[in-house]
Amino acid sequence: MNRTLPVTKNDYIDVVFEDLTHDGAGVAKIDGYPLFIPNGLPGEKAKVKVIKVNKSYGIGKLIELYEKSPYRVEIAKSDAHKYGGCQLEHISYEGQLKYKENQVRQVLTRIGKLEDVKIHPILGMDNPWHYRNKAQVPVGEKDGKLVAGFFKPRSHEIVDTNESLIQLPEVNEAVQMVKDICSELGISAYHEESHKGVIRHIMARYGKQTGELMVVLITRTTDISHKNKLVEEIVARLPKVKSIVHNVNSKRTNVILGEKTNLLWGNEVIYDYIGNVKFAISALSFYQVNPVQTKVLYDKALEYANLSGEETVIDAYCGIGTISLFLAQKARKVFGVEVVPEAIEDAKRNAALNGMTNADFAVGEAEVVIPKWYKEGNAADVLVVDPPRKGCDEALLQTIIEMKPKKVVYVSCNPATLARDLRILEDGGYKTLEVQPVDMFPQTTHVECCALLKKI
Ligand SMILES: C[S@@+](CC[C@H](N)C(=O)[O-])C[C@H]1O[C@@H](n2cnc3c(N)ncnc32)[C@H](O)[C@@H]1O
Repeated sequence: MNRTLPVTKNDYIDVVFEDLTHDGAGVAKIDGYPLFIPNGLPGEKAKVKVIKVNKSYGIGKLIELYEKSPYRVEIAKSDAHKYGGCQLEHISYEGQLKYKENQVRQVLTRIGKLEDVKIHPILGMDNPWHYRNKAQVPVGEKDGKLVAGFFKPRSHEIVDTNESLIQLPEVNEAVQMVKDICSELGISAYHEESHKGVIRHIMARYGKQTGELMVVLITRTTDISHKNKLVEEIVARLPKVKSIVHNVNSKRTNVILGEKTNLLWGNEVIYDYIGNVKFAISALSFYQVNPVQTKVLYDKALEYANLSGEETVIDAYCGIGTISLFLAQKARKVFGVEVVPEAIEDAKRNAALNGMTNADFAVGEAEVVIPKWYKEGNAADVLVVDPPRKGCDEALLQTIIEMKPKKVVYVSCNPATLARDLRILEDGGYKTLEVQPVDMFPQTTHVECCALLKKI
């Protein structure tokens, strides 16, 4: 059906913002037709210009604010602010928490059709700045020097960023220092269009509790000129560095890490603690980026699991065994499953490191390994899942429904897939008792949740 749209490109109109999109843009509706306008906040009145019109939604630009939201805060107008991945930086932290909690409520009702679930107030941070323990920063060239920072939206231009507001200072410093050293040694930046040049990304990861730093250099070429000098300078100028790793990504791709990884200097891993559990973390393994809130999240998962010491627990998508080892402190036996082999090596090492003999780990896809275990007659009393943003595979959810663990603890970094999967589990005989949102990613639109389901 050809519907006449209520707006036309280049129109100037007055709007009232009703909501925020998942990217943090303001939403205004013109006769039911949604317009998405970056930088608009719910409740604000503004003049906007329509810059793009699609069948089901339009995009606009904020021209003038008539009435400001009480949650709006002023931010510096530097490029670092504009492109630094802090989509909610113009909203006070109180406003951000309100927005995220509301988003979880809306999505669980709209997608999950979960009407009577107890959703707790979101757990935020005392200091919502400089919390990230890891950065992966693209490297480019400007005026004959290397730059490392953020891509300008819809462009290949990299904006040099001396300070990210959400990274720990040690991580910021490491990235900029390594960039400067590469620049001084004349190591060239990778150029996407010509597929020439050497250094593609600099990654830095920091163990907040141990003060140990890992630097990963991601290059197109197997060789790096002045390799020895480069390592020597990094060690001399970054005294906290314990591991320097080289990853080669020779493909034309926007995937950051390549297939080949080798150690250039120091240990293969750095260490960190969450609570009193010690973890070895290697370059390719997933490790939560907000160490303060990770403890809050894992404590909640442990509380929801409510273990007595008699239970068999499965931890699906276990990474380096972080949640598994938290649970192993209170369970009879924990089995972790994870698809990245290096992460499982770390998980095994971590169990030994903490003297825990009741945790076993397997490499493989959760949706393949767990159904196999179940067919072999192995079931869990409590099953924990912590999948990536796309949520759990349907085959895993079906196995959970057949296996009937008494409790499922679902840790999620994407409320939309959480809601979808909770609906499947509810239809399969589970009841979602409570959901705890946790702000793992202040200043960004992301929100983490921990949900408790019980077999009915
Ligand atoms: C959100 S992380 C959680 C890791 C861990 N629970 C933690 O808190 O550190 C998701 C993990 O799932 C792994 N993964 C992705 N797809 C998988 C699959 N199909 N089966 C098993 N693991 C998978 C990723 O490698 C990653 O380590």
